[in-house]
Amino acid sequence: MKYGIVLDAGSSHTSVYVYNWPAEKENDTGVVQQVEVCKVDGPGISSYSKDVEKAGLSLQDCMNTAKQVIPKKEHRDTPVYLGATAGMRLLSLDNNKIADKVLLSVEKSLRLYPFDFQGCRIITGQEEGAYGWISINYMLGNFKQSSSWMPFQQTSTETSGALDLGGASTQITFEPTDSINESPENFMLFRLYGKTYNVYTHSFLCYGKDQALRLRLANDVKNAGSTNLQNPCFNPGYVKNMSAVDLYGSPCTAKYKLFSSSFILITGTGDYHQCQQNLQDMFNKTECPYSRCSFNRIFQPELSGNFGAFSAFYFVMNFLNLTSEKDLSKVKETLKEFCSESWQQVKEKFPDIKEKYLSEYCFSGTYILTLLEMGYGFTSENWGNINFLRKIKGSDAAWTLGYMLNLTNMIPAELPSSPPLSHASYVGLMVLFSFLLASVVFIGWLYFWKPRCLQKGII
Ligand SMILES: Nc1ncnc2c1ncn2[C@@H]1O[C@H](COP(=O)(O)OP(=O)(O)O)[C@@H](O)[C@H]1O
Repeated sequence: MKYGIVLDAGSSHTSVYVYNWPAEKENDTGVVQQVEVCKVDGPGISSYSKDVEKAGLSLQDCMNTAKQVIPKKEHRDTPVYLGATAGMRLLSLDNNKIADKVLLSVEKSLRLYPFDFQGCRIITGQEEGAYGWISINYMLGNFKQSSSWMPFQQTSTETSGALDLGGASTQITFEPTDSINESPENFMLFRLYGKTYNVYTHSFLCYGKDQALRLRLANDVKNAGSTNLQNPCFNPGYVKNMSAVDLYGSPCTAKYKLFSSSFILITGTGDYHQCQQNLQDMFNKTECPYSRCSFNRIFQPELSGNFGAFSAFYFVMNFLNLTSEKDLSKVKETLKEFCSESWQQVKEKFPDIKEKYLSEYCFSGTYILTLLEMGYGFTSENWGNINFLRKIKGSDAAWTLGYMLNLTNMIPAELPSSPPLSHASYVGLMVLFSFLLASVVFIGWLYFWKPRCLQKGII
């Protein structure tokens, strides 16, 4: 077995994934399995901007878990990759030098382990989308194709689109049916297992669910001209004091800072319809420099095929018991009901769920619906094409697997030139032909040689 480690340094926390695969089948599709995922206790590495050394130290426990999971003799040959996503993208926009220091501290810590350290970097939103798409299609077995030497079985499976919702950004990636390519920066060309894929992808920075909430609240404060907000996206009776540092301390919201007040008081009113109306403002549909757009002047081809929706799309829809609901109007009804429940009731019903998550499910659910419907253009007709999923065949749906497959060159561009027959069939056919040849020789001998002998005997 071979092993690989990928650290997903997200905006809210870091996850350490350990994968393994049989060495002799490295280039086959679907052979890589996730054997472990460890969530680092504490916030994402971007939160350590004031105490950079701690960013590296925070990974210790999960890296020790990886050390235990991977057999000692494999440690030296196990590559370790760290990819940081939107939390670090935002930090580097804010202060590039500090972002570099955080990455350096993480690198220093990772080099202390007996693995083959391969680098820490901030991946682009486009890469995050594309690797998520590769991951889920690899796990679903959609890259499997019949070999080119069998001309009658050239069936290629359709791929599934990928929808990823993190804390700071969100990605949409799919293979469009039409070939309109008005915005080359939104397309990536892949040649995988002998087939070319032209994939559309876009990452919306600040539209992950945590930054989207801040963006909305910062706008609300600006529009209301007050730091005392009545908010329909929180359950009635919910009251929260949010620090201005928390609200405006990101490049997504910094420009909205108007007041010197150090706190914003939020009081929930729990009204799904008002919440959705309020959130719709975040998706500018009025201007589009292309023939089609999703929102905020971003090109998007017509949606096509099925989509796997993971990360926070799954966490939130799973909490609301909506992962298998294919009827969009029922999804809305459930959300309406949940949002109107009093905060006291919600807390009593779900005493074991983190208060931060619980208090935000009304907002997050409504945001997800608005993003998918208003933003990307899903309707009641194709809502059923979205599959909210956490894992596929035992591995978490995340960009990490695709990242590792790419960096280890484990997805060949061309189909491996496999012999037309398996070894067993080849041996079988050789035996059969040898037997036939021997039979022909024997019959020939009987026919031509033996009768002449017999004739001689008669004379
Ligand atoms: N059980 C959960 N319920 C609701 N939200 C969650 C849950 N687990 C994680 N989240 C949130 O979902 C978002 C995406 O999580 P993740 O993919 O781990 O994020 P990131 O990569 O942005 O750190 C984050 O905002 C995180 O706080």
